[in-house]
Amino acid sequence: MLNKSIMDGDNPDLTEERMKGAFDTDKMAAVIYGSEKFAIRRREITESISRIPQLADSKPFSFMTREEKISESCRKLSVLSEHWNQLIDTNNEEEALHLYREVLGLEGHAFSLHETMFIPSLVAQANDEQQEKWLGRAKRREIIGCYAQTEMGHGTNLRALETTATYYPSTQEFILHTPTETALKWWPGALGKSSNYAVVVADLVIRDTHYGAHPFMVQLRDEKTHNPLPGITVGDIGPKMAFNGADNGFLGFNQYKLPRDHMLMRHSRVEENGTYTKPPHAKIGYSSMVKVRSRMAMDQGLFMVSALVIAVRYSAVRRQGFLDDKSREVKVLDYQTQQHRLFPSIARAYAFIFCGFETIQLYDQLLIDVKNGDTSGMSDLHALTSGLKSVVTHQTGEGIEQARMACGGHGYSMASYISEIYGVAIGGCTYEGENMVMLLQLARYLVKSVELVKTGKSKELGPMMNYLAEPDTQIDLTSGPEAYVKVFQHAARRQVWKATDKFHQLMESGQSRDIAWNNSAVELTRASRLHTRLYIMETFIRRVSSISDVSIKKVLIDLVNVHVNYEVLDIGTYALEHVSSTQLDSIRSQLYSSLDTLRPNAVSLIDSFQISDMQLRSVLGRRDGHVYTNLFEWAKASPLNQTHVLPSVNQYLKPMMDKAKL
Ligand SMILES: CCCCCCCC/C=C\CCCCCCCCCCCCCC(=O)SCCNC(=O)CCNC(=O)[C@H](O)C(C)(C)COP(=O)(O)OP(=O)(O)OC[C@H]1O[C@@H](n2cnc3c(N)ncnc32)[C@H](O)[C@@H]1OP(=O)(O)O
Ligand SMILES: Cc1cc2nc3c(=O)[nH]c(=O)nc-3n(C[C@H](O)[C@H](O)[C@H](O)COP(=O)(O)OP(=O)(O)OC[C@H]3O[C@@H](n4cnc5c(N)ncnc54)[C@H](O)[C@@H]3O)c2cc1C
Repeated sequence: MLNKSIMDGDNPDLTEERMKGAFDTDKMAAVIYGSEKFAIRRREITESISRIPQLADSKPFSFMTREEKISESCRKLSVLSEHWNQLIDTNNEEEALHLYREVLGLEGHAFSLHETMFIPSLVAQANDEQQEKWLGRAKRREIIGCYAQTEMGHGTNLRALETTATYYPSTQEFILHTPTETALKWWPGALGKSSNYAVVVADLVIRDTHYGAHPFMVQLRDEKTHNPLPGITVGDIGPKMAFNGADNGFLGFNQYKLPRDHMLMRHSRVEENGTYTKPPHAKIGYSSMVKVRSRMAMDQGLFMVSALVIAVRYSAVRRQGFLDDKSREVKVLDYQTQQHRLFPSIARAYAFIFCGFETIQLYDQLLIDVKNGDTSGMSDLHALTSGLKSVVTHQTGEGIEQARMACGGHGYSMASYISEIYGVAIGGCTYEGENMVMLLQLARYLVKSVELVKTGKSKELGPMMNYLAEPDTQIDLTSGPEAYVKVFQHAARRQVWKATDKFHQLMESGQSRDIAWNNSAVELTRASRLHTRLYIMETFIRRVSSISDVSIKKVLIDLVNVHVNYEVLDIGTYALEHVSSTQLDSIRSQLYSSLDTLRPNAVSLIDSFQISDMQLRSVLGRRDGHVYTNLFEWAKASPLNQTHVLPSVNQYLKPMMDKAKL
């Protein structure tokens, strides 16, 4: 069986689609998840979870209040604590993330930041003695931690953080203090009610000198009572657009004393007498953010996939309208507009995940290099992940929203669960650096690269920047996906140079550097987007080229064709400077035929992600495809339907109607 999702009793329309698939979905899962071993482990973990009934949702998330969501996730975490070792290899981050996704879903929980930022901060920023003291406790989950950096008044501009950590050599203590309301930490996930420790980022002050943002390990709550410690004000910031299973919080310090060895001192140090040793790279303290950014292409790719699993399966069972055969309505997946809405996003999701694998590995390598004293790779990875997180989160938001609309009315219902996926995913445009700001970080690197070329130092260009020094050449669009890479290279190069020239000219005209930068900023962000999209396309093609299995490679090449045609058309205004409008018309035709070619494999391509019904939490997207029965059952379970007459009818509507009758 090529598509391993085929089960007796499934909706025949979905079974028909699965029969059409031309490749083995288990083999595709191995490509998606990086190895056959991990793809198998994912399935085993999912299977083992299903054998522990207490790990099942006690009711659909959509019917839970915020308090119920928080309580439900804590209940499951306590069940999980009895089963960690039996379910996963606890040293394997990907296995742990899969387990979290399955059992806890995407709406957040008490450990949301513990695994993703608290532990990584200790790993990257704590010295050996500090790791000895806290890392084991954190890994065993004896303590719960979060990452408290953003303040009410400042998130982006870390140099303006107001929380101070002032060192006093006389007592060998820091005093943490929140001098104003705007200095309150505001937003950190799992801070409000769950965490008893935090890595707090504060402005280090020694003898009136401000050394800027540094990380500190801070105990927030009593380990026995969980009450906030004296000098600490902490709480939940209230409901959000989504992610409401998490207690994003606020935190204030009132002259809170912290022993000297609670500053995380792997890279910078404060001696007993107050002597400060600066880190080997000024931004080394930002590593936890780079770590999360390096994960985001993968995680956002998976968010988009979840929405696409729902929309593609639903489109294969939803019948509406006619094409040739007037005796039976068609599956809406057969409409070209539906394919155009969904298939380019499938391609992007695959591309994002392949990019994510690369950046996760790059971060892991960087961590080793930095530990060995080599910080030379930091700027490259910072630039790459700044651009990537921005493009990927934006396109994921677009893709999920299209998936929702592709489900018509039912997409708008919480039964689809797409609105929650959207709400969580779209947060990525903001967290870990607001997208415009991060595009501008990449732009700094691009401008510097052009300056290297201009001054004859092209040999010093960083990885992936060589194309900036190359001349424009003729593009032969019949030569395959590489020709489309060339179109992107031309467009990105032109835009990067154009934005840089504008910035330089404004400075030459007398504008200060900062003002010239601001007046070039829109052009600079456009340059960053094109550069990043070029990287995504190149990575996608490179990964697909490396595959040896013929049937897998064939369908992925079909997907690459959808991608390259769609992407070039999507940057039409830039591409037109390098290809003619007649060539664009031919790309358009190729896109439509590539959608046709992909059509029979659409369901298998999204089934290959092997996202379980439990993880998907969508009534509309369930594997069995019995959409209408499932939808009706779900609606009947709504709390509103547990009684025929609501109290509000008796209290308000009935008296109102009765009065009107008099
Ligand atoms: C998030 C995904 C987690 C994975 C979850 C997986 C779990 C899956 C399980 C289940 C599914 C559940 C799904 C749940 C998903 C939801 C998870 C939510 C989690 C949310 C976590 C969010 C946490 C946060 O948001 S933490 C706070 C983040 N804050 C920021 O990012 C602030 C942004 N600002 C900055 O980074 C900086 O201020 C700055 C970079 C914008 C500017 O810094 P600066 O002023 O100090 O520097 P300059 O601009 O002057 O630049 C000087 C110079 O330095 C270079 N530079 C800057 N940064 C770096 C760096 N990091 N490395 C190297 N170099 C750097 C810069 O380029 C300049 O260089 P020049 O050469 O040009 O001078
Ligand atoms: C779901 C979620 C979870 C979060 N979790 C955490 C967490 O665990 N820990 C934590 O510490 N923080 C967390 N945050 C906070 C988050 O990191 C910040 O909100 C984020 O970094 C953006 O900063 P800001 O809110 O200050 O935005 P602002 O910087 O105020 O952005 C407002 C606008 O100003 C623009 N802008 C700002 N500066 C510039 C500039 N220099 N150039 C051009 N435009 C600019 C932005 O582009 C944006 O349009 C979380 C946020 C969310 C939404």
